[in-house]
Amino acid sequence: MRVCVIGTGYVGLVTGVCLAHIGHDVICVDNNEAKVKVMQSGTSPIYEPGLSEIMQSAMSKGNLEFTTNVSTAIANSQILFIAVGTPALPTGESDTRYVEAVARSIGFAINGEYKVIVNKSTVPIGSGDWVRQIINSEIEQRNLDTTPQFDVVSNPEFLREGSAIYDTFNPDRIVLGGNSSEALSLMKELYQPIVERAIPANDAIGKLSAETVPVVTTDLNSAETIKYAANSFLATKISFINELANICGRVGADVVQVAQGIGLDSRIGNKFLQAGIGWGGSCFPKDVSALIHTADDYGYDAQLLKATVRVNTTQRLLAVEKLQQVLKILKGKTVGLLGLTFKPDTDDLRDAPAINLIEELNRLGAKVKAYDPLIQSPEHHSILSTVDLETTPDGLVNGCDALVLVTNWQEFANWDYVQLAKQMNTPIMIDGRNYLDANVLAAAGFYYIGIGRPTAGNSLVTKRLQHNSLSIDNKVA
Ligand SMILES: NC(=O)C1=CN([C@@H]2O[C@H](COP(=O)(O)OP(=O)(O)OC[C@H]3O[C@@H](n4cnc5c(N)ncnc54)[C@H](O)[C@@H]3O)[C@@H](O)[C@H]2O)C=CC1
Ligand SMILES: O=C(O)[C@H]1O[C@H](OP(=O)(O)OP(=O)(O)OC[C@H]2O[C@@H](n3ccc(=O)[nH]c3=O)[C@H](O)[C@@H]2O)[C@H](O)[C@@H](O)[C@@H]1O
Repeated sequence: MRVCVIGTGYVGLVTGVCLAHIGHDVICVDNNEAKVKVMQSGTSPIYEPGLSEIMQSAMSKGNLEFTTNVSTAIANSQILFIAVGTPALPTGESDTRYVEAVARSIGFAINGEYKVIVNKSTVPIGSGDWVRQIINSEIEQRNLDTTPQFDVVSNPEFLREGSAIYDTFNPDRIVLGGNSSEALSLMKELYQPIVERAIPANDAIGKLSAETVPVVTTDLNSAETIKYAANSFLATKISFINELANICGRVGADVVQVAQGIGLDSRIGNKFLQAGIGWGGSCFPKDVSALIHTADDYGYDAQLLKATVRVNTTQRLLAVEKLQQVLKILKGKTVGLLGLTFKPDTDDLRDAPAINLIEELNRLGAKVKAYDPLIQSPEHHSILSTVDLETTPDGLVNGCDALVLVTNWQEFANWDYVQLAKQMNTPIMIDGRNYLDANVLAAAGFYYIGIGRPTAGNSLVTKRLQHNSLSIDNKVA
């Protein structure tokens, strides 16, 4: 099938590349010329495991192209994906101006061939009808002899950054919202290789499950709501375990053991129960806020979702509280951050907890150093001009009074903490993701503080901290 994907960010590019891999003829459009040039040269502008390999293989087979020419791409395609960003406005509401611009381009360029317009962007509930109206109003202005025929389908995306290729080929379900049987049946045909697991092998894809992927068909509004509901539920689940971690820290329980104990209940499930210093990224924060805003528009006070956000706002600064418990005054102290991105295996810093943490440490007068495997120059975010970005573990820890593990990058589990402890003023580790082995860290000479876990530290460190008049209250987890 001939497919056009408009917007080549984390979702659009991955969608285009994966649809090309299963044999469709895909043209990806972006209005960022520099980005399109990079993609035309066979390079992915984002870091996503496996993406470059599959992208280059599809390009060499001739069924994946990149362009800035939206009109030609629209005219030549049967299925048009809208995959532009929908960031949050300061009010929390979703900024739909990019979706509107694309809908106008479609109304301007659509021709005689029937087309399916697929909304892949996460959009406020009711946007499917709104997009249809915009396209129709653009078509009307063209005074054509024959009115182009099209239908709008909502096809929300559930991929996670860092495992986007795997998730696209192994979705838990595909959601299709719409009221046109012709459009829905074309969408099912488009996704059939994924649904039936008939995907050409590639090392970057990994092992596929043998089961057929469930396809859920709904009306437009329900599909749009499913997307917000899924992200809000997952964010609430994390806020729940974070709240529990805060209780565990006070009563002397270990949230990791508690999460295991409740996660084995199949009604609860063990995923998204990892306590830490809060959820971030380009989607959970904006999507929970957008759903709260939509509820508000309809006169409903979404109390549970507001609490989910409140718990997260506090949690994102928990590492500062823990640093103050051991170091007291942070002014003049040096804090080293392990990781900056909002999660591992991505270069995405959008709404990353690290940003709030750096802002607060700056406010309190601490010096901040950071090491991230993918963020090694300050152009990624304006806040990084206030941080000493280091490129080696030694460079990071040298002269630090404490470390905070912010992102659970796999390489942090393999660092030589015995050597690193020796280079620090005080070997303190705040493990913001409960990722490291507390006993290994303690044996290496660290005073280890997790989130909602008992602290760990050998007697030598404890003595050294006492010597420096630092608080090492073991009851504070
Ligand atoms: N990032 C993620 O993991 C997920 C994102 N989503 C949703 O998918 C949508 C896209 O998100 P991302 O890919 O993260 O966004 P992004 O910001 O990474 O990419 C958006 C792309 O659209 C391009 N663009 C903007 N206006 C354009 C126009 N008029 N014509 C052509 N290109 C245009 C931009 O240049 C950019 O390359 C959002 O609604 C988001 O909520 C859904 C699931 C996962
Ligand atoms: O709409 C979206 O953009 C996507 O948002 C999330 O995906 P993503 O933001 O890429 O990453 P997640 O793995 O969900 O992690 C989000 C945040 O939650 C945190 N998290 C996650 C899981 C957990 O147990 N604990 C926890 O603190 C992560 O550190 C991260 O900051 C959803 O998982 C995807 O299904 C969805 O498509």
